[in-house]
Amino acid sequence: MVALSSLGERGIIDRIFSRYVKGQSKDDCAVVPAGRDYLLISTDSLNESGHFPDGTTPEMAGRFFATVNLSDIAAMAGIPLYFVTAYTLREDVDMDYLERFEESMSRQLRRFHTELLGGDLKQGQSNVFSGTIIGRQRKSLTTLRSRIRKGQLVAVTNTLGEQASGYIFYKHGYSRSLGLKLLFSAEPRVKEALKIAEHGAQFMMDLSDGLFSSIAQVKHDYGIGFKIVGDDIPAGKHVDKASFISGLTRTEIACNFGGEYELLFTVPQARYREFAQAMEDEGISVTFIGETWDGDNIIFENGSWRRITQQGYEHFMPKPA
Ligand SMILES: Nc1ncnc2c1ncn2[C@@H]1O[C@H](COP(=O)(O)OP(=O)(O)O)[C@@H](O)[C@H]1O
Ligand SMILES: Cc1ncc(C[n+]2csc(CCOP(=O)(O)OP(=O)(O)O)c2C)c(N)n1
Ligand SMILES: [Mg+2]
Repeated sequence: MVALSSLGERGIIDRIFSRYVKGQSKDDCAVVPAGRDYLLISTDSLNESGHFPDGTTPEMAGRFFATVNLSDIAAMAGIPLYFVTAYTLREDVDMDYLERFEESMSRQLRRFHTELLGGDLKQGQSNVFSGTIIGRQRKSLTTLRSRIRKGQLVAVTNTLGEQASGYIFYKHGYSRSLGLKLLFSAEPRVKEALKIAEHGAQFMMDLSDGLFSSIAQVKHDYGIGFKIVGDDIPAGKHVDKASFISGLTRTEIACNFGGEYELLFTVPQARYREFAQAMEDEGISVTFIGETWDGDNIIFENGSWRRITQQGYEHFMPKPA
C-alpha cells in the first residue's frame, strides 16, 4: 500500500498524469488546438477546511473561487470565456450564504467577461467548490510552460507575500480582519498577462503555490532551474510586519506560502529593453528577479548563493508553520 501522504501532491499528480493524461504537458491549463487558436481548459476546487479559515465571508470565498479559476487562464495569457461549477455542500448550509457566494463569484466573473453556464450540486460532509473554466488564445500568444529555456530573464508581477502576511496576521491574532482581507486579496492578472505575452514573454505560470514551489515544479517537469536574486524579490508592504510577528524571514513569507496568483514569467534577454519599456508604458508592475539556467534552483542571499530547498505549499504534505 502506498499512502498519498508518502508521495505528496506533486508525486501523486506525477503518477496519474504520466499514466492517464495523453498529449498534454503540465501547465496551468490543458491546451486543445482549435484552428489557429488553443482552447484552454482548467479546473480548480476550494474546500472550506483548507482554504476558508473561520470568519471567511461568503463574499470573500465566492470572489476567491472565481479568481483562482480565472488565474489559470491568465497564466496562459488566455481570454477567459465560460465557467461551470460543481458544489458539494453540507445540508445545513444557509441559502443566504450560497446566494452571497454566488453574487460575489458572478461579479468577479463579469469583470473578466466570463459567462457562467451552469453546474452541479451534491449534498456531502463538507463544502467543496469546484470550477471548470474555458478560455481561448492564439497559439503564438499562448504562454506555455514548455517554452522555458535556459538564459531567459525571470520576472513576476506586482508584489509577493501579502497573502502569507494576511495568514500570519490572522493566525497570530494581530488582526483577523486585515488578515482575512489580505488572504483573499488576490486578483487574476488576465489583462496584464495578455500584454506581457504580446511583448514577448515565453513561459508563464501563476504563483498559486508560491515562488519556491512553482520553480521546483518547473525544474522537475522541464529541467530548467532558476537563479533568483533575493534582494530583487518584490515583497508586499505587509511582509516586514509579518516577519516581525512570526519570526519568519522576508524570503520565507514572500516565496514559500502561495495563494498569491501573481504571474511568474520569462523574457528572452534580447527583448529586455523593449519589454521593460512596454510594461512602463502600459502601467504594468513587473520586477525582474533573476534568470533561468540548466542548474538547480538557487538564491543569492546574505552575500552568497544557496540551493533553494523549501518547497512551499503542497497538499498531502506537512504544512509550513
Ligand atoms: N487529478 C489530476 N489528474 C490529472 N492531472 C492533474 C490532476 N491534478 C493536477 N493535474 C495536472 O497537474 C498540473 C498542475 O496542476 P495544479 O498544480 O493543480 O495546477 P494549478 O496550480 O494551475 O491549479 C496540471 O497540468 C494539471 O492538469
Ligand atoms: C487556511 C489557508 N491557508 C492558506 C491559504 C492561502 N492559499 C490559498 S490557495 C493556496 C495554495 C494553493 O492552493 P491549491 O488549492 O493547491 O491551488 P492550485 O495550486 O491547484 O491552483 C494557499 C497557500 C488559505 N486561503 N487558507
Ligand atoms: Mg489545481
